Amino acid sequence: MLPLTPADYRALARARLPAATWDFFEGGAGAEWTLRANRAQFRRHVLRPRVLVDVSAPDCSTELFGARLAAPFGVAPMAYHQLACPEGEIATARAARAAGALLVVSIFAGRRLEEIARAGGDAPRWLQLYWLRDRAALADLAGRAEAAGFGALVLTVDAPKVARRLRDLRNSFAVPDGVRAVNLDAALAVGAARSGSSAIEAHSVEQFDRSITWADLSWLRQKTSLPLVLKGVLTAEDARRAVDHGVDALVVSNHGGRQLDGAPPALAALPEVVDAVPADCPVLVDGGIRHGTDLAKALALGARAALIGRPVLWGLAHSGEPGARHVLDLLRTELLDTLVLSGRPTLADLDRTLLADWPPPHHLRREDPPG
Ligand SMILES: Cc1cc2nc3c(=O)[nH]c(=O)nc-3n(C[C@H](O)[C@H](O)[C@H](O)COP(=O)(O)O)c2cc1C
Ligand SMILES: CC(C)CC(=O)C(=O)O
Repeated sequence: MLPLTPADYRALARARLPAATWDFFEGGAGAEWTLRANRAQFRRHVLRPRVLVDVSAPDCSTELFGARLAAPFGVAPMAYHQLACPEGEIATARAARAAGALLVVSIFAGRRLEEIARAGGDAPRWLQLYWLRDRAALADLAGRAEAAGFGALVLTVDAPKVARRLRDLRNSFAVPDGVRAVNLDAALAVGAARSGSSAIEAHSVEQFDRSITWADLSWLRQKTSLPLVLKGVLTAEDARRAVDHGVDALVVSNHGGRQLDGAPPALAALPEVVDAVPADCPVLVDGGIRHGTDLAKALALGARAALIGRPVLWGLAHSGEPGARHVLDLLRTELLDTLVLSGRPTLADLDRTLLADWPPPHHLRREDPPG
């Protein structure tokens, strides 16, 4: 089958991956309600096209922290890309560079930051951190990221620990031999499989500092001159607090449904966060973005850019760098098509008037939207 959509890559990737790896990639926390709700929320908006607009030169390029992007999206931080393909984050860095997309590298990358930076060349990249108990390791990463040309630090704040992910518990999931978070000391690595437990969850309980509060942000600030981005904010209250603490950008995210099950879909939380922060604070969003139309909806609700998670892993699992690149190119192509066909040729034309609720409020719904 010639893959023509990210969903096509999903089917092809599934056939290539061990079942436990597939479950780790695809799964969510608890009953996976939030995981399903992320997708369902996109179906609650329809696009209101305008006609007889000059759409001969659509443009979806944008700028973020001074870096040019071919399209308003990037690769979400995801651990251990070598679970998907042997080159891991090197393949992803090359794909993101070729597609003109931002790359957010996970603290649990399996390739060294400096190597990833070389593969990415002058393309924009950020480093994501979890707040480890080992502050010396955090300070070291912050310094290395800056030296290697990373453009921002992204602190993920929705994971004081990794949630109970039932698929991983049932699979006694562990990171296979040969894959390791090489940017951290070997002593900080995920442990071996134990029956009925998730090595990733157990590791987070040991290594993540769940006592940190807003007051600790100033410590990280002192370690870097890079912009600081908080990932995992879902409320107006926290968005305002983040801005008060000098945070430079936010990612509205429920971690792809992998952390608090029952958290709102990211797209539903986006407007309250956008409305709570000053216009010069970029708000990004991730969770369930699978189509160009999903991107248009997120941008219409005020996101400056989006992050793409699992679809990039599908591309990597299919064919490494070319697969990941094609997934990103497809999303850009679909977004451009949406701009043309909705009569909104630039990103500035995407505002809330693009959207209407679906089904309309007076319409009696007989069933919940399918997951
Ligand atoms: C396999 C996998 C690993 C992930 N690892 C991280 C990580 O290391 N750090 C992080 O902040 N988020 C991590 N995430 C969450 C993503 O950054 C992102 O929030 C989520 O995948 C977006 O939803 P989507 O997959 O539906 O696009 C991970 C997600 C997946 C699927
Ligand atoms: C290794 C995990 C902590 C990475 C993660 O954030 C995730 O699996 O969602």
